[in-house]
Amino acid sequence: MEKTTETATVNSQTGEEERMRDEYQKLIQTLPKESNWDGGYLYLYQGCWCPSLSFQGLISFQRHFQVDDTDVILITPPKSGTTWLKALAFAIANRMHYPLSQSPLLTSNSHHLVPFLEFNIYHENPFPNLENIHSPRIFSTHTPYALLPSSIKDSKCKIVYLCRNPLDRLVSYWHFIGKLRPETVEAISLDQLVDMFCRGLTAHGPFWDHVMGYWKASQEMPNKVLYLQYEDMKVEIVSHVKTLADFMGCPFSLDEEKQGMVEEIASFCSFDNLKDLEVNKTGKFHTGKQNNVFFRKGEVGDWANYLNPTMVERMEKLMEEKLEGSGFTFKRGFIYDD
Ligand SMILES: Nc1ncnc2c1ncn2[C@@H]1O[C@H](COP(=O)(O)OS(=O)(=O)O)[C@@H](OP(=O)(O)O)[C@H]1O
Repeated sequence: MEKTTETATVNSQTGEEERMRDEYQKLIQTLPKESNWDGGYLYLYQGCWCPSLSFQGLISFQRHFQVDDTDVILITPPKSGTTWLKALAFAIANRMHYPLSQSPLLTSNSHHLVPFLEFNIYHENPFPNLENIHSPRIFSTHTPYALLPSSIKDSKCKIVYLCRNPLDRLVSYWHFIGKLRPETVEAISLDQLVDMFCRGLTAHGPFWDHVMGYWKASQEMPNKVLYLQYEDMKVEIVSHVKTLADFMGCPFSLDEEKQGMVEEIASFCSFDNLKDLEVNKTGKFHTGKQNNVFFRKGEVGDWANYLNPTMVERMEKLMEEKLEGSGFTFKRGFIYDD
């Protein structure tokens, strides 16, 4: 690009960025809001409770993201196994470029390698250049189906959705926010968090709209939306790695299967292996967040150690109502599962 053209483009983008920032500020003031655990707010935007941190990024993502038919978008409610799914998808898609012994996952957390569209990419720059990433490009988001840009819904790109039972997810979230809470903000009790959950007040929630939106999409378009559950992956990861690779358009060859590549990727991305990598023990995200906040226990059923029967009953009853007739059920761990 010639220097004058380049300068003109930069100036027009800066002008556009300023105009958009003004627009966000005006828009955000018109939205219903509730206090969030970090001292910020959740804003009710298009039926979704958006954290202040990702609001501007979400709108830029909705407006500007240009999808490719070969893209793979990993979508989760927070604390559902996103870190795991990102590692698996990255290892699967990049196995031709790096053997596992030289995998970038050894030196970078999977959130760094597969960034969030709203929290990272479009938060940092409303006009990111995503053209030079090799195919399949892998992105992630916590955005509910209803809010996805129509370009994603209408394209041939693939969506991999991963959810987790709401009880374990809530306990995981509670520990996570306990570690990240600014000192100036009062800690949220589990009781308060359960109450917020039942009022629909979870980031990118209501939670039931999130899981149901993608559940319906996966029922209507099984070739476009792969719907996974954390608990199933914990029980049997090898077949999930194969399913994921097939779905992403990078199936394992017979030779790779014979060489044990599927098992190797599954075990490389296991909780125990990733958690103990130096980068995940002591490394930090560029925002200063410690990578170790993404690894705690990685178990199914840990909720039973934290939630009392009243909390469980309240959440279960609500979820039953919300999921009724959908054909979808959660797996809650050994205690109540059949
Ligand atoms: N490799 C692997 N295998 C299984 N489980 C894993 C793995 N990596 C992270 N975890 C557990 O996932 C929980 C964190 O969820 P997310 O990665 O979705 O968090 S985030 O939304 O990206 O912040 C959190 O769950 P809890 O241990 O129950 O808190 C992590 O420990």
